[in-house]
Amino acid sequence: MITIEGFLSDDSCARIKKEIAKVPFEDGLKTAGVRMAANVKRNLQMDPVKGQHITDELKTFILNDKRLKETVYPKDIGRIFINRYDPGMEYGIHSDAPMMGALRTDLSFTLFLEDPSEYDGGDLVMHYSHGTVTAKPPKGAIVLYSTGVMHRVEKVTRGSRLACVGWIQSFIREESKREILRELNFVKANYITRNGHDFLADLFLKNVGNLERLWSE
Ligand SMILES: O=C(O)CCC(=O)C(=O)O
Ligand SMILES: [Fe+2]
Repeated sequence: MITIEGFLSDDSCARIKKEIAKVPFEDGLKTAGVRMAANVKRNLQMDPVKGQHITDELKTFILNDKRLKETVYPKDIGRIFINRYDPGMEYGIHSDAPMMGALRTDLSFTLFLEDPSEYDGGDLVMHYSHGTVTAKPPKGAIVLYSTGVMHRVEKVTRGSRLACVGWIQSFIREESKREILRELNFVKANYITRNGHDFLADLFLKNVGNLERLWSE
């Protein structure tokens, strides 16, 4: 799981929430498909047609963000929704669809739009083979995880949990390769901050670039 706090600024969150407030919500079951999710999905989703300008703006922002480019290499977004859990709503354990239209889903994300002090429950819980990992970050944070991982959203007991969720096809299909590139990019950025863009930095860049060429699809 990757968390990027401050992915959206407080001002952007506030502006987007104002826009969302003008759009009606409908039963989330409408998009649950044929998987297990249909039995366990109890939430609301923004009307995708009336709110398309909002999800289009978020999609463009997410696909062009430099921090995401160097961590998960997004190629395209298969689907993007705004969802809301009011008291009593939850999303039981499930896995997400592997394909959305012509796109493969490599990563799922939740972009949290509500501050955790405004609601109780609503934790996003990922069930890895080594145990569970829970996320309830500040508003503006984005949490990304491999789409193959089983996950759930705990029942909200106070307030409303508002978020943008979506699915990314990455240029790099495998998480093990994305992790290598992510950490090499981290080392590169720190090296250049300390030493400037010298010959070693450029040799490093060349090799990261060659790995990207070998692995991207
Ligand atoms: O609301 C969330 O954070 C996750 C929603 C989810 O798992 C889904 O829509 O498939
Ligand atoms: Fe899901």
